[in-house]
Formats: sequence, C-alpha cells, structure tokens
Amino acid sequence: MANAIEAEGLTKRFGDHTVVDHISLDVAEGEIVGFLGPNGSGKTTTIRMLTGLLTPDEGSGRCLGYDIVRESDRIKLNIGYMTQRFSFYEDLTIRENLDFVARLYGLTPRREHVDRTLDELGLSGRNDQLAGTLSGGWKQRLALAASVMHGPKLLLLDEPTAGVDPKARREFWDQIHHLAADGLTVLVSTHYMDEAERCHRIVYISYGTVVARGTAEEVIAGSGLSTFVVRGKQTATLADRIRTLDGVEQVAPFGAELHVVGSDPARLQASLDALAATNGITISRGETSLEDVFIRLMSEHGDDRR
Ligand SMILES: Nc1ncnc2c1ncn2[C@@H]1O[C@H](COP(=O)(O)OP(=O)(O)OP(=O)(O)O)[C@@H](O)[C@H]1O
Repeated sequence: MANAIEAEGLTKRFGDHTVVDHISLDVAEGEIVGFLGPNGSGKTTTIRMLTGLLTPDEGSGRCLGYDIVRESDRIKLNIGYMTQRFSFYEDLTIRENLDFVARLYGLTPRREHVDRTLDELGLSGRNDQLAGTLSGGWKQRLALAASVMHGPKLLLLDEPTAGVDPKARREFWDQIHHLAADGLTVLVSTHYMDEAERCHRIVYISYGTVVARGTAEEVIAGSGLSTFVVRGKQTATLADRIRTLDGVEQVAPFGAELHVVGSDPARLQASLDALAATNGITISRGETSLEDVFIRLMSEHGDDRR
C-alpha cells in the first residue's frame, strides 16, 4: 500500500522556540491516524507543514506524492481540512452552503456534486434547512460534507467532535471509517480518548517530538503500566492515602471504584494488599486505558511549558 504521507525530520522554529523537533511520520493510504498531545505540543504546526501551508526549517516530506515544499499548491487542491471552528453562512440552507463550496472549487456539474454529497453524508432530508438552525451534530455533518465534496485524498480533522453528543460522534466516526474504506486517508488531532481509540494508529507528540506511536493496544502495552481496581465502601476517602503508597503512580476514581496505576505490578500489588488487609477493600487486576497512558506521558514529559 502506498503512503499518503511520508515525512522525515520535520522541524519548525518560531524565534528560538523549536515547536516541531525532527518529527518523522508515515501514513498509509486509507489509514486513520490520530494525532495526540498536550496543548501547544506542535500538532497543528506539523499538520500545516505536511499540507504545504508552512515551510519547514529542516526536514523533507511528501504528501499524496507531492513534495511538501515545492508542490504545496498541488497538495492544497487534494486535501480537505475541517477545523474546529467550521464556518457557514447561517442564513443559507445546507444545499446553498454546499453549492457555494462547489463554486469555490469550480466543481462541475455543480448540482451533481452537491446532490451526491448530500446523499452520501445523509443530509438529503434536511437540504432546505437553514444552517444557522442546525444542532451541533448536523452542523458538523455539514462541515464534513463541505470538506470532502471536492473528493480530497487526505482529510485533516482538527478536534472534529468538540461539543457534539455521543450519538452524533458515533455517526461521525462511522462516516470517517466509510470514507477511509473508500481510500481516503485521515489525520485527526484530538484530545478525546474515545476518538483516539477509533483510529487505526495513534501518534503522540510532546514538545514537538514523537513520544509514542502505534495502535491503541501497542501504545498501552508499550507504556509498561499495570492497573489494579480497588472496590469498597469508602474508596473516595482512600484515594489520597493510596496516592502516597509505594509503587503507585496514578489514582483515578471511576464511579465507586478506584483505578490504581503503576509501572511495577509486584510493588503495586504488595502496597494494595497491605491496605486491603486493614480496610475491607477488594483488589483486582484491571485494564490499563489509553487515558492512563496519556496522563503518564504528560507527566513524564512535563506539561507545564505551555
Ligand atoms: N505563527 C506562530 N508564531 C509563533 N509561535 C507559534 C506560531 N504558531 C504556533 N506557535 C507556537 O507553537 C507551539 C505549538 O503550537 P501548535 O498550534 O502547533 O500546537 P498544538 O499541538 O496544535 O496545540 P493545541 O492542542 O492547543 O491545538 C505553541 O507554543 C504556539 O504558541
């Protein structure tokens, strides 16, 4: 399978601040890759370099086969970019908004492109509704339609489901997977764990360098973290005490349970067993989540330089 994105050693500095520091990235055609990392870690800057919107200070790459420095015009024509703050004409209908986008891209026959897009993205039933009266989920669907109508080969999504309810999020991701199955490559920046888990692969960056990458399972396994679940009557009041125990690195409440995470399972278990002997709590082995891993990566690599 060909790669939609291939980049080597991408680096960008703003003044004396190195925002992206020798990032290398390969994304296969039809792959959905999640781009994660704390605020200000360099995700948007990397995406802008990959799409030819920003020139790297060092490094090189190809996006959809085009050189990111010399052929940026060709790249821009072949990508769709859905930013968090998508904008429409609120007093135009869904159809009129898409018609406007079709004009911008010079798509012909225009009506056919608009009809096909309305149909494929399930907007036909509402094509005469004013964009300004749509709910968050429908607005997002319209934004996706507007980003893919010109048939891009690469779709960039910048925190696409912020403020959208779970059903709309799920429908949105179903559509993303359908589009990817037809060959569209998707690079999505997100802070949401459920979105990260829906990606084929994740790349986690911190201060402009890649600190973890792989499938969700690989990233979790690679973290070397173990998780225990603590159940009992007054777990909330025990949380602060557990945080001070030997081998404990994270404690997070989930309903009536506590998830306790550490990198040495034997030490962790010994500490929790000692506590269980006097506190009437039960301890069992749990699954380490992607969130546990990201919290760890954030503290390991520091998140206070933002
Ligand atoms: N044009 C610019 N001039 C100077 N500094 C910039 C510029 N663009 C971005 N930066 C800085 O580069 C750093 C990385 O920003 P970037 O937007 O790439 O991060 P991000 O990972 O996308 O963050 P977020 O999750 O908040 O969207 C930030 O410290 C930001 O202030």
